[in-house]
Formats: sequence, structure tokens, C-alpha cells
Amino acid sequence: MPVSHEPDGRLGTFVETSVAGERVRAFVPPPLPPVPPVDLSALVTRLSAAERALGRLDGVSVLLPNKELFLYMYVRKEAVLSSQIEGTQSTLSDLLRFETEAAAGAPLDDIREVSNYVDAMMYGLDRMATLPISLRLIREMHDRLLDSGRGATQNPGEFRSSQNWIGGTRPGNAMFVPPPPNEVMNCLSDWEQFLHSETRDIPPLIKAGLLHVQFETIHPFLDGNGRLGRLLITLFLCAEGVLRQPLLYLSLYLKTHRADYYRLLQEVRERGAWEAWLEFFLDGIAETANQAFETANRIASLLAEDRGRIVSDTDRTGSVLQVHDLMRTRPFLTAAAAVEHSGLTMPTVNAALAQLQALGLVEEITGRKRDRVFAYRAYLDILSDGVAR
Ligand SMILES: Nc1ncnc2c1ncn2[C@@H]1O[C@H](COP(=O)(O)OP(=O)(O)OP(=O)(O)O)[C@@H](O)[C@H]1O
Repeated sequence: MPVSHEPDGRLGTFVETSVAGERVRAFVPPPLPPVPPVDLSALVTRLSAAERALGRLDGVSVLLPNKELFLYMYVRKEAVLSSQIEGTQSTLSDLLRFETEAAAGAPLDDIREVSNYVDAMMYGLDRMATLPISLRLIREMHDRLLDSGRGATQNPGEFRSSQNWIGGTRPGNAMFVPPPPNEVMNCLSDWEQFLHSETRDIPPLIKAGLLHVQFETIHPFLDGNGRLGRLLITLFLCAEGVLRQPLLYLSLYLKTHRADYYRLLQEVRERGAWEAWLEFFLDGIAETANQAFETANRIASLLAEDRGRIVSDTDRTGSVLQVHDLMRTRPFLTAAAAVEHSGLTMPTVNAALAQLQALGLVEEITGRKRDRVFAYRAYLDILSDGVAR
């Protein structure tokens, strides 16, 4: 029988269960919203800072000359950062080179994992047009996330039917034991009900923070709970209309402050410290949105400046601009790919790449005579800010 942990209802209950031959106490969280409700008064200043930063970011995203481009790069950056939280080695450059089929150096499984994250995110964003965020959508996204690479054997797309644990070398010394399998669906139904409930008194940013901590506590999958949970934050903010474009790299903040991230999740369970978690979460949103705003501006200026130089300093400007445009979504480019995607001939592409090289805008990175790969370095540098290159 579940034992009540604390009388105030902000804390969950423990259930004795056995896993891998050991007795453990699995934790069942209280349904959301916590009772009594979170004290929002202490969060007002942080909440408005986060809202302001998001508003600014959303404003710039609307003004960006090429929103698709920014979205394309955003999703990739977030994918790399989120995957790096647990030590996946691949970098943004590895992913981009992998996608342009330009011989990547990192372990293939790692790149696949990041590439799956991109697929899951794009799938979720598209699917949201017809299917609201729901347990079904979450399973579909999970299926893509664990399609191959780390976790591919861990039941992609299926909620778990066995006990898992977090931290420690075995269940007996785990840092945290999530709900037993027979409680998972109950917890998830509560979670989904809260997700869809009209909660006018709970601002969407607070709701996103509550949903995230609760999702991680339920830990409904055998693997990929962190990545999927982080994906859902952005998706939820888009669904709520807080963001028009999913341009928030929250994983950078969570990666930089990983120890605090885990500790605060844990303290919600152990002490009902919901407010401390929400403070951390809101600070992360503000900081990340401010950074994304700066990045958007830096990218817009760089692209405009480089276009200006191409227009004033090159012959056959039209084809050089075309190749430059291509490099906005393919900062690693081969001549063959440029031909394929621009419709220009090979001699024209080679001439354009030579002019871009002469201007110092791109550099050839293989040193080879054939199958050369060109990198748009200044652009990659801005994109890679905060991500291992
Ligand atoms: N003490 C903790 N209590 C609750 N949740 C935690 C705790 N420590 C970590 N987590 C959450 O669990 C996630 C890890 O779970 P899991 O291994 O299933 O996810 P993953 O996506 O495969 O890995 P990762 O998030 O580390 O990349 C962390 O990212 C974090 O969100």
C-alpha cells in the first residue's frame, strides 16, 4: 500500500517494490498541480523577466529574413546540446557534415542519435498541426528518437512495463526510483489531464516547468526520458502560442548547470521544493532567450554583411550569391551538393566557391584535390556558440 509521505500533499508517496532482486522504495508523485498550489508570488519578477526575453526573441524571429533557415539551425543546435547532456560526443559540425554526407569523424551511433533528435523534433512540430501534444504524440516522437543509436533496444515508442532507476550502480543505491510500472499509466493520465486543463491561473511558462519536472519524475520510458522531456518544453511553448517559432535552446542552460538541474529535480521529490525548481527553470528561459536573441541578430548581420561583400567584390555575382545562400542551411558544402541543390553547372559552382574562398568567407577543410568540402567558418562559429565544436 502506498504510504503517505507528508500531510500537505505537495509530496508524493512511496511504494515498496522489488527490482533485480532488491527491495526498493519507488516514488509516486502527487498529481499536478501540486496541492496546495505553488506560491507564485515569489516568482513574479523572474516570470516577467522570462516573458520579456521570450517576447523579444519572438519579435526578432518574426523579422528574420529567412525563418526556415533559423529554424533549421536551431533544431540542430538544440539536438546536439540535448544529446551532449548525457555525454554523446558528436558536435554540431559532425551533424552538419553527416547531413551533407561530407565524411564525418565522430562515432556514427552518436551522430545518428542527434539526427534522430532532429527527426523527432521536426515530426512533433509537424504533427502538432493535426494532433495536440498528447501521450500518443509523445510515443510517436519517442519512436523516432530511439530509432537507432543509444537506446534503440530500449522499447522505442513504448511506455515501460518494468521498473527503472536513476543514478547509482544498482537499484539498491539509486538516487531515485521512479513509479512502479503499474502506476505509470495513472501518473501519465494525470500528467496529460493537467496538460490539457484550462489553467488560467497558471502562466504557460510555469506550467511548462511543472510538466517537465513531473515527466522526469514519472520517467515513463526505459531510455530517452531526458531528451524527450526537453523536446516537450519547446513544443509546449509553441502549442501555447508563447513562441511562434521554436527557437529556445534550453538544453544549453541545462547542460551548463547539469548538477543543479538534477539536484533541483530531486529536491522537488524529496522536499516538495517546487518553487526552487521553477526559479531555476525561469532563469534558464530568460538567459537562453536572451542568448538566442543575440545569436539571431549576429546571424542576420553576418549574412547581410557577407552578401554586401559578394555584391560589391565579385564577378558573376548571381551565382556566388546562390552558393552563399545554399551555405546558410549547408555550412559544409561540397561542389557536387552545390550543383545538385542550385541547378548551376559544375564549372560555375567551382568558380563561385573559388570567389567565396578568395573573399575569405569560406575555407576548404580537407586539403584534398577531389571531393573537397567547404566550410562557412564565421557562420559556424556563431552557430556553435556554447556547443562543443
Ligand atoms: N535525480 C533525478 N531525478 C529525476 N530525474 C532526473 C534525475 N537525474 C536526472 N534526471 C532526469 O533524467 C534524465 C535522464 O533520463 P534518461 O537516461 O532516460 O534520458 P536520456 O535522454 O536517455 O538521457 P539524458 O537526458 O541524460 O541525455 C535527465 O536528463 C534528467 O532530465
